[in-house]
Amino acid sequence: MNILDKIVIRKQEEVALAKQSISVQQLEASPNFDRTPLVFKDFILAENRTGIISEFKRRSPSKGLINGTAEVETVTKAYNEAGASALSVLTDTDFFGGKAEDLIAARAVNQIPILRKDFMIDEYQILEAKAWGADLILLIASILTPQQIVQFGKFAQSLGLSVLLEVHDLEELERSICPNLDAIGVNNRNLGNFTVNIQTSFDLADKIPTEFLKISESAIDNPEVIRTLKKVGYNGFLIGENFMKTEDPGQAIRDFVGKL
Ligand SMILES: O=P(O)(O)OC[C@@H](O)[C@@H](O)c1c[nH]c2ccccc12
Repeated sequence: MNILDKIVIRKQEEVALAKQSISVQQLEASPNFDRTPLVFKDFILAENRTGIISEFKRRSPSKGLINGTAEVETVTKAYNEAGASALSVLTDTDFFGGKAEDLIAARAVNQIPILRKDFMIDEYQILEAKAWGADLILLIASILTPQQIVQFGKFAQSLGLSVLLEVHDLEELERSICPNLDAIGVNNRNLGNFTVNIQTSFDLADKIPTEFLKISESAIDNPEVIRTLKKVGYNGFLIGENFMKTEDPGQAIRDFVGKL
């Protein structure tokens, strides 16, 4: 069994438990549930922003501990002030060391879109995302059927949330693409075995229909890569480790953006 299978099995248990402790009615009564989500596309394409989706990630199954001291408010505010177009906040606890409270805390101090970074397998999690103050959800093609992608995409958009579909190869892209998506993210990391290759983004660039935003995800560690990805049509760049692995992720993004 690969790591992704393990994550999904654990996620199924986690969602079942969450449903027992917090009802849909309670989620709908959360203070953030009725806020109007920010529009991801507007911030990704904004002239005064960088297209960077900057991620708050404490640990990962591939790297173990990445940063054990960073504070979510401080780091996400620094990302925002440095010109990030959006924030990505891991809410998976067991494998990535995140939690709902991280997203809620980031929401309270930032006015740019926030992606709930998690493994979505149930509509209930989309309601949680909305209740916590997210603007955008991730759907990972390799763990969902095409029917689930349509269903979850529609449901998220009906709540005003934007939808980012993550793919890793052409087969996933072709079977998963549907109208209920806002952006397609090409993950340069294979979630099954953790190998990374930026070439994945270049290979798929012209296979993504023009009506979707194009996002390149993972293993982006220098500004030159962003320049070349822009040339082949990418609008957004999801960066985690490169900033989080430093003692001061805020300083790391400022230095990076200074060289863009
Ligand atoms: O830290 P990196 O290599 O810059 O990668 C960020 C992000 O793309 C990665 O965390 C990620 C991409 N897809 C995911 C799905 C689940 C969890 C995490 C991820």
